Amino acid sequence: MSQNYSLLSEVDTPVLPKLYVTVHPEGAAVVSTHPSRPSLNPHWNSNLTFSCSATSTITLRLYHATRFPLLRHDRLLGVCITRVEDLLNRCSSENTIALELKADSQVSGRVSVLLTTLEKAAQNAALEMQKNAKRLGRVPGAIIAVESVVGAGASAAQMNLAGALEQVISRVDFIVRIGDELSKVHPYARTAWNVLTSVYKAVKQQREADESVVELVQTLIHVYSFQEQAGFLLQKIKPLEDTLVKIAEETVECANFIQEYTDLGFSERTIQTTFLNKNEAKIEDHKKALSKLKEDFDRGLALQTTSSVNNLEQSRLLDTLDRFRYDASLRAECLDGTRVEILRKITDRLDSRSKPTNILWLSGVAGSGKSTIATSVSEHFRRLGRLGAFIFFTRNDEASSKPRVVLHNIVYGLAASNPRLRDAICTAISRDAALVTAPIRTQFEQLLQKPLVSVLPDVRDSEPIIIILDALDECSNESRKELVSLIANHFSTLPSIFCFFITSRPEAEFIASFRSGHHAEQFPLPLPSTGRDDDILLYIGDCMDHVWAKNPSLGDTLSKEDVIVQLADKSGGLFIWAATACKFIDAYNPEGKFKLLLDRDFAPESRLDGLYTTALQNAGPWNENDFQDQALRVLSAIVLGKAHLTQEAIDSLLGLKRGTSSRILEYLGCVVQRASDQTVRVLHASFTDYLTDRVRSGKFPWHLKFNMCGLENSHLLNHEIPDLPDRIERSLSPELRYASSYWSDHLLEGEHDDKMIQELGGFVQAHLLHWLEILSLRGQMNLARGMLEAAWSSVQVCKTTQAFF
Ligand SMILES: Nc1ncnc2c1ncn2[C@@H]1O[C@H](COP(=O)(O)OP(=O)(O)OP(=O)(O)O)[C@@H](O)[C@H]1O
Repeated sequence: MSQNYSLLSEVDTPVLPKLYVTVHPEGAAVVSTHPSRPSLNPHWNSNLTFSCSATSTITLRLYHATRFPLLRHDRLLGVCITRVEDLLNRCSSENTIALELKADSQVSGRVSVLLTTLEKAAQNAALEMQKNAKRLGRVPGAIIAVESVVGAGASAAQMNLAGALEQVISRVDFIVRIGDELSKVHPYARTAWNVLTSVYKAVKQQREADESVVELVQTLIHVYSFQEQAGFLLQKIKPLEDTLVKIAEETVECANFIQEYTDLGFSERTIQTTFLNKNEAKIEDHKKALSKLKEDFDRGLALQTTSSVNNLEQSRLLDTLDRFRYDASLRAECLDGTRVEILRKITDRLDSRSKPTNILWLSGVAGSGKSTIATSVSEHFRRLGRLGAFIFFTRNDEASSKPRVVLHNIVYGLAASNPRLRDAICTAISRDAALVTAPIRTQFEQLLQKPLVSVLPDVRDSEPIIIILDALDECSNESRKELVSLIANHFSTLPSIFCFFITSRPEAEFIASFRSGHHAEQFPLPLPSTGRDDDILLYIGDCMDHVWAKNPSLGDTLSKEDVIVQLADKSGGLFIWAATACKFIDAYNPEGKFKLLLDRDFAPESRLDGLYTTALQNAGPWNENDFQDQALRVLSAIVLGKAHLTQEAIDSLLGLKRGTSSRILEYLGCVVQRASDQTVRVLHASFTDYLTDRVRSGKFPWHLKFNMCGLENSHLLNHEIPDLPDRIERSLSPELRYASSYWSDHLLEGEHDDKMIQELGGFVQAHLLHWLEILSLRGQMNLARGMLEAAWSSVQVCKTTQAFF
């Protein structure tokens, strides 16, 4: 065979090609040679047999077998189409003829073939072979020898069987090689490979074979043809592993059968007519089973393609929702053994089909443990696969409580929880892409209410799906009214299978909106009025076990049990007190800390204030000006910040030396924590209340006035502004981004004096345009007007205003 090298140059690797030829007679299955050894002039010695009429066309294709079947398909190098009768006429003698293969109308190579009728081929074979050919009665039959060098005395069927076995072995071998990925299939594939290989060896020793067995092996090749299919990817067949297991099992059956069959020997078989008939029937059964499995596999592949296209489209539609990432990774669940009764009551109630309303409202005072309960409830339903959404608000995180964001998070969570809901919600968005920005009422109706009602017939008998909104009292003032109205007036109208669990402090606004028994069923979380709280005892006990394990010498002077009981009594059932106290003790000199806590005689109502006061008093050297100044500024940035900042950002924002806030925070660990994204947050919202309330902390140095003065931020915009917005976004430090978005909030909340006005004047004169440019590049120009108006209103009160504006 000759071959133009230009074609080979299209193959990536500069190695000799592994070539094979497929022969496709019109109306019959494709047969093919095995891939050659790498060569430009290969000899296949393949006899390929097929049945077709003399007037049929016959197509030969030359391929290069790729070395990377997972990545690309075998390369077609040339095609030749002719007619069977023409070919038979040209091959009148025993000599091969050369057929031209073409690619893009150019001759790309030649392949030498010899086409004979089966009978004619058989005349040249042994007598038994002729008998066999007649017995099989494949009329009209043809045999094509592709550059064949028929072994002396070997039958065409035998040669075909060996070639076909070789092909099927290489395909099964492929499955064996990717065994890790198809672990369920692997053992069967390996067994099939072993048996087929031993059959192959046996067949090579023999001189004869039956055509029916050749056909069976060719059916196997066809079944494994998914390896050649366009775009064959492991990910695609992985989900069809169960069907593949069945295919591999059937392959093992076939391999065993072929082994038994060949073991008996051709002559033996031909004299046992009953054996032959029985086995012809068996072969037919195997072929049928294989074809059915192939159909199942192809159907699965097609379905999978359709569903992944749908999934992609649905993901795209759901991505248009404006979601907030509520990160629950730092949230604690109830300690095992605590809150058992209330958790049971809440989950039973949420599960109940006969509730007066679909909203359950857990209310309790600050720090009583509501959020921890909400987290446990959410994880309970998550484990059951029935959590629709878990949303929790954090003070100062305005983005998390926008009604649209809350609604979109619920819609998204519900879509993820149930495929029918997903379909219904995606259909709604696909019908009207602008729905996601429509007025909130319309969004509620079209994105939530309608889809939920539409799936009701399908989910009516299912268990309720739970949506949790925790710490409603912490949602921002701007959003609160609209959000509460959305919940009370609209969420309560949704089908009762969609249940809402809401927690908040018992503020008047919520009491008015969620009138018990009407819009929401109230679940109060009372503090124990008398006696010890078992849950708190358990909790403190657990913490003290830890403290004692770290400080074994504590046992010399203190009784752990006494400490636990005394701390539990002091907590008054308030979990946040217990949690903060335990953190306070679990540090340097736990014994001293414990005594400090007990020595103070706090009035019950100021228990938490007393705790925070004691904790801070002992946290660091407040009498040292440096410490006081820096600690106050760091606390301000954490407590009053409109977004969570890292220690590095706090240092830069406050103009502190790098590492200062990290050092200060070492002292404040009992009230401040670091999140996984390295931002710093207060341990509990009640600490913010305490620090900023003049009555509660006003007489102490750590009282925070809403003022971030002291920021050296009037000259923060000191680097060149690059031309591309995304480059700028990358080059803007977090503190500069923070300052440009929130400076007016702090101005509004702060106390105004002439110094501050002077600073502001300097900023306006030197950097107003820079600031506007940052807003514009970050797509926040809509903030500019409001921020300037806020600045104007806050400076009007000062006498120096005129000088600057
Ligand atoms: N059952 C519990 N097991 C372990 N720790 C708990 C438990 N309940 C509460 N805590 C601890 O007490 C602290 C305060 O609890 P939580 O934040 O749940 O109170 P809250 O009622 O939600 O407060 P707020 O009303 O201020 O939001 C939590 O940080 C947690 O560490």
